[in-house]
Amino acid sequence: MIEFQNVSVLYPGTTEPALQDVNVTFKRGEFVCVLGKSGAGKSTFIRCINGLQPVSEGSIKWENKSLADMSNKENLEVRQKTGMIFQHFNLIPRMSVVQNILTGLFGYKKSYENLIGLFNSTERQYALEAIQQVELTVEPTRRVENLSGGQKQRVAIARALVQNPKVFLGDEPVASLDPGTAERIFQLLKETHVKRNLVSIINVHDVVLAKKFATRIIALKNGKLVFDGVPEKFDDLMYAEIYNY
Ligand SMILES: Nc1ncnc2c1ncn2[C@@H]1O[C@H](COP(=O)(O)OP(=O)(O)OP(=O)(O)O)[C@@H](O)[C@H]1O
Repeated sequence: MIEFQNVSVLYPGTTEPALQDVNVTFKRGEFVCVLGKSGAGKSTFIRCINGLQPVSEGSIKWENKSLADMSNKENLEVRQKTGMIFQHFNLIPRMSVVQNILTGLFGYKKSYENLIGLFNSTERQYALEAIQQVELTVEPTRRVENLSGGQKQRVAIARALVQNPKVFLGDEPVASLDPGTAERIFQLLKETHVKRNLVSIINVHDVVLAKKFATRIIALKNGKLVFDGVPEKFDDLMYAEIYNY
């Protein structure tokens, strides 16, 4: 469904590519964890998938069509199909839980409707259903700035769910959570992934979490793809190779 062909990314003003000649394909149903040291290229990799980061060489294809050959409308559709979850949640602190979740529908609406916060009752119903799906027990009208990290990440996942995504992309979604909360959020991501038969591609520092939940692990080192396989194959030697211990 998503294919990287000889993808390289060189940021302006740098001499070392952040991604180097990456070739990889992802299919529906795969729950992929991306491992690598800080600076290995994980965020760049994730951001390339839906075109947030343009590639310098090579191409990324969705259903056999290159992002570079798509019209603006098709590129927008790719973004709509991609639910993104970030380390720092990227919520609007002074807005309520339900208002934050409704922003997940922005890609589907006319810009003036977004500007004045115009959502119909069906859309509000979607948001309330998403709150239930992520098992968030706080009042929907509560401001998100007062929530715990785990609750904020549940709001962010609910926001991704109202997009009706086909793909989940996570950029260190549990890095600022305590270990127990991190595991519960991963569990929620995996359950949602299975229920909706998504492609999920998630950066994570915690190898134990990756091995517990991933159906496939890939690892980057200095922008190169150096491992691609089932979690059982990611052994101590590979760990040492990736993290240089
Ligand atoms: N906007 C940018 N301009 C220049 N260089 C960048 C930019 N963004 C990232 N880089 C560089 O590209 C390389 C890969 O960075 P990236 O953020 O993708 O790695 P990462 O594995 O996600 O790291 P971390 O775990 O610390 O977030 C690093 O050397 C980084 O300094």
